[in-house]
Amino acid sequence: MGAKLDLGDFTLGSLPTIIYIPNFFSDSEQAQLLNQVYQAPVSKWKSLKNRRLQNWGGVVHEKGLLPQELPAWLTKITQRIYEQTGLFPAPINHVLINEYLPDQGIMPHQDGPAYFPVVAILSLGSPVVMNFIPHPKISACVNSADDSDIANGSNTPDPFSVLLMPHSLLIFKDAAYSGYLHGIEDRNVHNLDKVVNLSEALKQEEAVPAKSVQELDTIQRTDTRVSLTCRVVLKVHKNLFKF
Ligand SMILES: O=C(O)CCC(=O)C(=O)O
Ligand SMILES: [Fe+2]
Repeated sequence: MGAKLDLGDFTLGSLPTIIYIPNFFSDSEQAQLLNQVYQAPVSKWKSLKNRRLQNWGGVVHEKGLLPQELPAWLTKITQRIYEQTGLFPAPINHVLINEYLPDQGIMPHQDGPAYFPVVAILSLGSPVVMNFIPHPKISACVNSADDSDIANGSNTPDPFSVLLMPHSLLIFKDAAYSGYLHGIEDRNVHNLDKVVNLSEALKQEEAVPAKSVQELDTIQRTDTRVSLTCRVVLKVHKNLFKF
């Protein structure tokens, strides 16, 4: 279980800080995870305008985590991510579960400052495209010594996208974490033109190639997608009253 993966085999595009691992978990593991997700009491779900979510691991505050132990069905998979990637400084202690209907998504955003800057996202159900958009403020910070670079756009990185197939694990960190916003469009058709992992993502798919991979320019979202966003909050508050 703890055999470490060679992550160099799974980096995408020119950014070494984004890693896509197809088939990280099996169909029966997916079924077990979905079973647990939907066994949670209705009160565990928080409904937002564009998705529903479950929060596991405790409450994240700006100053740290008010912890709650993760259930065993989650640590089984988060421990594997921790051991096989070797990218986290401590065992994963926080998991957000997002559920998206085919016309739902998540606005481009940057994850909060309380998290250690490595994110691992497990994808279940319908495939979606995640867009990475260079973060204007961050680019401005990086270039603050010479604003002319921003003005003429010479240093602006390109936006790109990643196709997230069921059973996959996506990891992003460092520049991909702090220099970009990430988001998922709230439309049931997703464009593939900026996708940097198309052949990797579709390699083991029997369902897709009625059209050849090269001809595919969009994917149709027909099903619900569930994702598990796994992270570490390093600052953990042991005692509520000292918070
Ligand atoms: O559902 C996903 O793949 C992304 C979720 C996300 O970005 C977040 O929870 O911060
Ligand atoms: Fe996020």
